[in-house]
Amino acid sequence: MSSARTLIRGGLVITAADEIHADVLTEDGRIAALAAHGSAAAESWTADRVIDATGRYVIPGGVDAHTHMELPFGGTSASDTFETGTRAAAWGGTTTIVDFAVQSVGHSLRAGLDAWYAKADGVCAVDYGFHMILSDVDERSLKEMDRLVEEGVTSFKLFMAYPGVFYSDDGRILRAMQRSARNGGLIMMHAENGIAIDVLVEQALAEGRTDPRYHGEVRKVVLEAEATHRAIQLARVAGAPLYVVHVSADEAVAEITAARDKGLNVFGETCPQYLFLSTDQLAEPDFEGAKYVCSTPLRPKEHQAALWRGLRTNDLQVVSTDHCPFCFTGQKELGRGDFSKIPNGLPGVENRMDLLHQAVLDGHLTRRRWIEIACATPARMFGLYPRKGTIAPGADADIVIYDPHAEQTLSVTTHHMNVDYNAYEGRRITGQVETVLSRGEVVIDQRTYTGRAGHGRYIPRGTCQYLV
Ligand SMILES: NC(=O)NCCC(=O)O
Ligand SMILES: [Zn+2]
Ligand SMILES: [Zn+2]
Repeated sequence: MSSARTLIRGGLVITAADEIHADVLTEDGRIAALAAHGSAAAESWTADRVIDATGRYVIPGGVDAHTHMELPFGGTSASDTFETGTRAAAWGGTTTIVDFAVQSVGHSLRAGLDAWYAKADGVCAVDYGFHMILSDVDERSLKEMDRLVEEGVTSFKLFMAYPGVFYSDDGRILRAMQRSARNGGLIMMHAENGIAIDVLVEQALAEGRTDPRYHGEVRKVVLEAEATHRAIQLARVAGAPLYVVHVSADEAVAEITAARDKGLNVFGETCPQYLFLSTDQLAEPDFEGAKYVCSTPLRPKEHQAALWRGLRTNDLQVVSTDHCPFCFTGQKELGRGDFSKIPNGLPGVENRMDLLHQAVLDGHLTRRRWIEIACATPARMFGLYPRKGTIAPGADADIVIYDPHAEQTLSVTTHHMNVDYNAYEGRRITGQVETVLSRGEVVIDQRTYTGRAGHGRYIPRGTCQYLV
């Protein structure tokens, strides 16, 4: 059980707003107080447990607003369960995930959501919430959206890609946006022109272009940018806010920037894979490129500058992982000889906080911006703030003691995700999660897992707190 009172002493507390040399007192799962090192208040505190954070950062637990534990996709399922995936999240300093429940075509939102509640119930290591994937927008599901918002499932993902699976046409998208404009829900958009992409897939395969790298070639930048533009215009017509997921291309960032310059409530998320990986990986020989098949796809390296710039200028607000792992053996291999059968998705829930810390050292981000895009803004965007995403009195005691000087090498041999490769294999990172508290309970103790399946609680969410 958690110590009723824990004192974290001597660290540098970093939030999106501040960097302060302060001790942090937690009590019964919440943050009770902060006070300057050596101050009379801090010296007066007694605690059941004292953690020495001297020379360490004390940061809010990460909020990963885009994961797919156990997602059924392409005839198989993402290899991390809620149990293994949330444990890996804890190892990587993420203490809240927002995963995607899926509506199956012909079925209700209720049935999909209940199935996802059941998968996660009693097995998660850290806290979790749900978005809802809308695969079948009709009168019934539109009405159900209202009830879900009241219930704490306040965001809905729609797909302009994957015809025949998750795809919604423009009419359905507009209806869902109109509904969300009324009920306070936030539409999350997978913006790629899936109808055009399917034509290019068919042509590529007919011409014998079957290797993983063609996955990237057919999913063209212009088809991401066009869909992003179209989604923004539909959201304008509906008067609804829009959150574009997994933005990968410079031209898509430009569309979001133009919309924001008009003062629209349009937001963008990118993911570590687009910031750190590129078509170089997708082109790896001997089918190794399959490890890097995801949608939107990895882009040529030149796109990364626009993504980093977007994160700095707040044209992109969030970095989530889109964690959707498939093992190379037996899963990615389903697409040997036909790239369109490679299950889409990359692992990353464990690596996000570290990769972004490396980005701080590499000069892409400030420390506070690191915490903003990985903790505070995702919490605000998805109605979890200030309970999650910050270190302040009253917030959940989700706290990471981060050693900014530790050296590590990302690898499948040391990671905790249930997948047989690491997308960042061999990458050297300075900085490492040392200790993690989830609602006051130490779940990683100086790099030993001390958490348990079932500690993580379902968190009903409020509506978006990021609107202008
Ligand atoms: N991104 C991806 O390749 N797989 C997960 C499903 C999605 O987010 O579109
Ligand atoms: Zn998507
Ligand atoms: Zn996704």
